[in-house]
Amino acid sequence: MGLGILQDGKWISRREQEDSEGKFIRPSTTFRDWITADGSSGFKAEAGRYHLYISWACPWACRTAIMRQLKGLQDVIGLSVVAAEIHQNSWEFKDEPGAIPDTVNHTDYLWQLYLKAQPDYTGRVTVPVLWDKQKGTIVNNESREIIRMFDTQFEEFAKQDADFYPDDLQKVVDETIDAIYQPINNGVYRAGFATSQSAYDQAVTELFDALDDWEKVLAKQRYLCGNKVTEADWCMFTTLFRFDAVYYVHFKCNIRRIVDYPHLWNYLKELYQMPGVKETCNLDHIKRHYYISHPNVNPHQIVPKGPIINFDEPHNREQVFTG
Ligand SMILES: N[C@@H](CCC(=O)N[C@@H](CS)C(=O)NCC(=O)O)C(=O)O
Repeated sequence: MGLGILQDGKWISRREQEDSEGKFIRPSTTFRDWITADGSSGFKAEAGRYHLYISWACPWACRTAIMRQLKGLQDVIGLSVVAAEIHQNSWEFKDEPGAIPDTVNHTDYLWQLYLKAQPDYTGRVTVPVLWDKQKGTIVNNESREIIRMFDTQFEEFAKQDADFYPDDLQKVVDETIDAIYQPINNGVYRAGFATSQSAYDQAVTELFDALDDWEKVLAKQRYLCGNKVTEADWCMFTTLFRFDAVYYVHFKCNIRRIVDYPHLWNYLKELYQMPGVKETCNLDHIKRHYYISHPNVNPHQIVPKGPIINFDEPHNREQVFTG
């Protein structure tokens, strides 16, 4: 298993991640500070102060990369991208297409960055990581909170005038992000990392019940929360984008593909085709990461050739939902 953990500041290259019933457990993240526009939190939104570490493979990290693009924050928040594959040292900085080295802390492995922030750190070493160059520490490593900060606290610097947390929808955006997390975003992992039939059955049933429900919603409205694209759509997008290429096969989420759902598929293409989004969609990193990095799921680490999916195929969401 390529997934390790830091224990009292020491890297251990293997860890258990399921409970006694074979259910996958995702522990909560530990660095939870907030950047604010006025600096009242101790972390002021400033140009050039923060650096984002991501993986193109990771659906959580890609949410933050998408928000950085959509808000036009590329010149304000720097970016490093780990290599696609996880081996003994987990996330690694390496010279390969799509990767960007750690130009700020010059580390080779992401766990070294966690130790710079906290030398006795115990816990998982995950992407995304938002780093503060001024204080030399991790501000936050929870994707949902990082996208909220990019969306709402960097107005002074954002080159794009877009708001994905509009005043009139804030409650429903938060509820929707909550609603899709366990059955869908984490649901694919609960299915794929289950080590008992019953844990898998439960996860996959909840996943497809939820997808079926959202298919019905998207038949009636353009986006998850109504007629505006919100943070909730970007939280959904990164899971849907990986679904047919990875989760359907590797994680055995194979009741239906996304392309079999007329509305979810049409919706997925619309989001993918929005300016700036496809720059964050790297199927080579995604496929190599999943199929190679979980040898307990795919022991021979063979990466499938397909499927062939044309995310650029026209959608017609604007004709279905006029006004
Ligand atoms: N709650 C976190 C989850 C992040 C997460 O689990 N990232 C995965 C990649 S998809 C990771 O880095 N895993 C490495 C590990 O678990 O050791 C978030 O949404 O930011």
